[in-house]
Formats: sequence, structure tokens, C-alpha cells
Amino acid sequence: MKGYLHLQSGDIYEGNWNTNIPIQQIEGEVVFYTGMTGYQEVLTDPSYKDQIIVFTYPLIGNYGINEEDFESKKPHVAGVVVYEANMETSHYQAAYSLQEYLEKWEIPLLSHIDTRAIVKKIRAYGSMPALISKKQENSELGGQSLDSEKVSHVSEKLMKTYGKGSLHIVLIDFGAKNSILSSLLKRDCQVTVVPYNTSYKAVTAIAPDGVLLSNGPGNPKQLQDVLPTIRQLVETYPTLGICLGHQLVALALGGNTKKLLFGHRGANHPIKDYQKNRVFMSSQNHSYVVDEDSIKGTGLVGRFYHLHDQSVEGLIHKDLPLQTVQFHPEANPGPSEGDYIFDEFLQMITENKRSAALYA
Ligand SMILES: NC(=O)CC[C@H](N)C(=O)O
Repeated sequence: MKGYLHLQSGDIYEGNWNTNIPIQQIEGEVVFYTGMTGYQEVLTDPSYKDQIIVFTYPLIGNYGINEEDFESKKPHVAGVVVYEANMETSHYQAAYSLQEYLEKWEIPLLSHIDTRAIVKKIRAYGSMPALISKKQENSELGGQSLDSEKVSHVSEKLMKTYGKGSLHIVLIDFGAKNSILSSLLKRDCQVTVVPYNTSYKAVTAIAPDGVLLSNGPGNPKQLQDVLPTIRQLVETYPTLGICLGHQLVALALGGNTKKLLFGHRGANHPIKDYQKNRVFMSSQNHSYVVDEDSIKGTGLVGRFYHLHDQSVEGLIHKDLPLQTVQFHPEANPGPSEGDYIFDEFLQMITENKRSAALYA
């Protein structure tokens, strides 16, 4: 049957409604992802919560969905728009086709939509509220607040410890991707994942060697309540902030964030690391960025910048063992060239322990 994508700009795109689900219509913020592969990781990355994702690569679903590459327990996107959806799969690990997986979770999949036209629209007007509907007329857009707080819906509710490694990291879960946990576990860490609103006192009771603030959905300014805790944590423990975690560190130390017109979502975003004087490709998924002018006087200094728009892609601190990145060093999907950030984080912790022992 036919299905329609209604944009807030008034444009309506006709395509095929592929999923056999009871839902007639869903609302979300429409954004686009430019990577050729990695749709399984994108669908299950909690940072995409409530977004309608347009895949720009024209053939999605070829290798199906497997049991291994999930970034969380379920998909978080509101809806999926593609040009051609492969309804069969061709991969020895495939457990579901794209269509079967989205049906299981009652997520609409629209295909044969002119995705290039939509991307041009989003690039001109920005990411905007949209509807996927079985109806062509009468779109009622904007009923649900798209800027609502989303982290509390995706963060784990209970603490849990993984691994037996030599350094103990507290991973604050704002909607963390599994790959962040596995990036630490494979580097000989023990990791305690804690809910996003865990108090400073509760973290100190765990006595970790370092703290990692995870990625997560929505506008960082919706999370004012956690900023005092983050400030205390970065003043106490070596800290790494990834994506939303990076934005929250900037806010906690007095900086500001702003929304990009259409964000960065893809697997080939070029970053310059001014400390190492090198350029590498990164995996990205964000709408918000730290405002460069706002970090003056906070102690934070820009280290990584995006080569397309010169936006801030990572910070270090003048005095504290604190580092943050806007891109995804854990990748998945995407190139893993930025994964030296995890090695630097663990090195920072080891050095911090050494100097603490020296002055004890
Ligand atoms: N991947 C993330 O952590 C995204 C951070 C934030 N929700 C943004 O869109 O900018």
C-alpha cells in the first residue's frame, strides 16, 4: 500500500508502506544518515530516539539484521525512510530481514521515496518535525513535543558491573551504545554502568579510577539537573565525555550548546586533531554542538574540529584530566580511526593514579 512522509515545510512525499503493523501514523524529527552500511547500528543507537531516519544510500537491507551488531536491546528510531528496501537478506549471520525486524518492533518502513529530494529539503530548512502516515491528506503535525527530555526513557534503571579488568570505569548511561562498553572491556577494564541521574556520592561509593559520560538522545539543555553532579565528577575523576557526554561537560563548566541546521550523521566525517596535527574519518550522529565562543574562561580548550563546517568536535581541559569528543570513537557503524581516544583516556587514568601515589 501507499505511505506518505509529511514534512513541517508542507512537502508530502509518496512511497510504499512496507510494514504490516497496526500503527497508522507516527511523528518524529526527520534527519538523514549518509553511511553506506551500518543501518542495524543506527536503528538501535539510543541517540536516534524518536527520530525519523532517512538513509541516503539507495539500497538498504542487503545483509539483513544479525544478533550481534545491536547497539542496544531494541530499535529507537520512530520510522525509517529509504529509496529501495531489500526485503530478502543475503548474509550468513542474518537473523531477520530489515522488514521483519521493523515489523517486530512496530516501526514503519517507507520505501521508494525520493530520498535525494528530502535531503535537499532538510539541508535547506533544517531537521524538522515530520509524520509517516498511511494518509496523504490532513497531516496533524506538532502534537507531540519533539524537544522533550528523552534520556530518562533510554537510560538503564539499575547499576550493573561488567568485566574483571584492572581499571574500574563508571559509565554514566545517558543512552549508551553497547560499543562504548565493549571498547572499554577489550582494553582490560572493569565497567560499572550506572543510571544517568546517579548522584556524585553514589559514584564515589564505587571508587572508580575514571568516569565516562555516554552518548544519548535529545537536547543536552534538557538535562540541567545532572550538571552539578557532572561538574563534581570532572573535578574528582579522570573523565571522558562522548557526544551528549561531551555537550554536558561543556554546559556543566559554564559553556553553551546550539543546534546545527541539519546535524552530522554518517560514517565519513573528517576531523582534525590539532594536538596530533592529523586528520581522520569519524562516525557521527548529532544535532547539537558546543558553541566555540562560549568555552572561553571555562578551562576547556578546543582540540578537534570538523573540517566541513569548522564546528567543535572535541575538547580538553587546561588543568583537569578531562577530555571530550563530539564524534564516536567507538564507531559502529563507521571507521574506527578515532579509537585512540579510549587509549588516551586509560593512559590519562594511569598517569593520574601514578601522580596520586607520588603525592599520597
Ligand atoms: N549521539 C549523541 O550522543 C547525540 C547527542 C545529542 N542528542 C545531539 O543530537 O547532538
